[in-house]
Amino acid sequence: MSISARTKNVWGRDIEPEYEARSPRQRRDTPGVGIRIEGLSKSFGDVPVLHDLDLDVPAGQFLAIVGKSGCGKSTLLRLLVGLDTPTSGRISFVGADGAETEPSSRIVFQEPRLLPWASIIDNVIVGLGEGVDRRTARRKAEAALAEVQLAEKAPEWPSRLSGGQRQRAALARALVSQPGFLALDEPLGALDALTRITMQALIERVWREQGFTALFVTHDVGEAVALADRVIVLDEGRIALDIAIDHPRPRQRGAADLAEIEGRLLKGIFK
Ligand SMILES: Nc1ncnc2c1ncn2[C@@H]1O[C@H](COP(=O)(O)OP(=O)(O)OP(=O)(O)O)[C@@H](O)[C@H]1O
Repeated sequence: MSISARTKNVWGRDIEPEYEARSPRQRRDTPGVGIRIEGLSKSFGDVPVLHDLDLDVPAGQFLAIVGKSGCGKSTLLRLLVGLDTPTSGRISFVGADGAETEPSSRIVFQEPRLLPWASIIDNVIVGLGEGVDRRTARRKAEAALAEVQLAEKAPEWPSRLSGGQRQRAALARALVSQPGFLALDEPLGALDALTRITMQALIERVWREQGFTALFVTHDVGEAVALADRVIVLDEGRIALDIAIDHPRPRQRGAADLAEIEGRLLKGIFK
């Protein structure tokens, strides 16, 4: 773990340098996109929710966002995936060649939101959007289901799956288009503790294999520390803390040094 002095990144902006130096996923073939947030504000009516946020997320980074209920975590994710528009400020995405790119992003919510009248494989095919022929779509969807260890459930209806299996199907639907950026909005919040641990490992594995940039909102600080390269604490729409976590993976839950980071994050949240 370290919080380093700030230096310039590829965009000439201030960031913590080890993010660029150490990420094994920062290679030219990564689909991950860099995310650059400048002066981002969001108000609902005259109620401000996000205040003049600046944030650089390097391609392939796993960033967790924690903070008290109502601090603006979901609002930030919704702006990043284009489900809502900023009141002011700018969001841009940068490809592996350093040029600005159109984002290819997907979001996974706490509630899987599968179509109840479509089979699991057809639910995954929905994630590909228009213009993919049926055979290719099926092949890609089968691969995405295999990736989340759900291949045998391809012909089933969503109602026949457990909560964890439904969430894996939702993850496959998000991954099938090979997004450059995946937003995860408390995706494990409705799962029991054991399923949650299995899903954490699964998310970590697919992120390492696929190389997308991950933004993960969670209420569970331990989960954030176990999974993320970096954790930010949002406090009333501002970044109150920004901590890099460079411990080797997979991480030992309950390890003393991780517990120390958890303690600092909790202090930052409940100061
Ligand atoms: N569409 C909306 N219209 C009006 N207010 C909204 C809207 N969406 C969010 N808000 C308000 O913005 C604030 C931040 O909401 P947001 O959902 O981003 O918080 P959060 O940190 O994700 O909370 P939680 O952890 O409880 O999910 C809250 O006060 C919420 O009531």
